[in-house]
Amino acid sequence: MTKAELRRNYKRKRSLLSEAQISSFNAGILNQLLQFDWSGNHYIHTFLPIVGQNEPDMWSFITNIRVYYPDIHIVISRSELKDHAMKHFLLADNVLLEENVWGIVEPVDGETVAETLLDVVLVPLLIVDKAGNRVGYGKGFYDRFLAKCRPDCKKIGISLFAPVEKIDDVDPLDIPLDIVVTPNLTYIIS
Ligand SMILES: Nc1nc2c(c(=O)[nH]1)N(C=O)[C@@H](CNc1ccc(C(=O)N[C@@H](CCC(=O)O)C(=O)O)cc1)CN2
Ligand SMILES: Nc1ncnc2c1ncn2[C@@H]1O[C@H](COP(=O)(O)OP(=O)(O)OP(=O)(O)O)[C@@H](O)[C@H]1O
Repeated sequence: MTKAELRRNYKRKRSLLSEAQISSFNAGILNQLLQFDWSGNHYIHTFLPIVGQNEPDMWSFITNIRVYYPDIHIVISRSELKDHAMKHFLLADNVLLEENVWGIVEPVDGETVAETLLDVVLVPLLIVDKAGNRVGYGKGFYDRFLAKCRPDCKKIGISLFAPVEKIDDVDPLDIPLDIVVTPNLTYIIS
């Protein structure tokens, strides 16, 4: 299937989930993420969820990392609407957060972090295929962002749904994920 078809289908699937399904998917994803040994990582980037779009809630993961790996820096972003770029900030205790036009909670300001410092990026998506190619909202924010990360930075997609067989129209600019975490299974792509 094409990205456009998958985007339409999976937006719909996601919008039809019940509160109970969303809670259970979130618990499954957290459980999968807590199986990883995160020690040795210094900077982990995460997205903050668009709750209205039923995106996976990363807050409990953030809380767990803060408790069990207090030396790891959590990094979050602001999105630039004009050029579809992202700017990254430390999620410090004193950082001011505000909701943007898409309902994404973003840092207002703070200590910036270069993409090359990131050891892990947790990537939001609508659906992914078995080769780790992703479909997002179609604006290319994450493709631009991941292109600036180090080649050894682990790109971990967080998906509510199991990967589809194949996305037919993968773009040369698309950056494949290394790992995909779903509520029941973790897929190691490379
Ligand atoms: N949590 C989260 N943060 C993220 C992303 C994401 O997918 N999830 N992005 C990933 O790239 C970037 C933001 N990308 C976005 C691109 C478009 C829309 C958007 O057009 N929203 C419309 C309607 C959505 C729809 O088409 O149904 C809106 O809210 O009006 C939202 C986010 C960066 N940060
Ligand atoms: N590194 C890049 N530099 C400039 N443009 C890019 C880059 N990567 C992707 N794009 C452009 O961004 C657009 C959207 O790409 P795509 O359909 O893959 O988005 P997506 O991955 O679904 O969305 P998102 O990353 O926002 O979640 C495409 O037109 C693509 O050419």
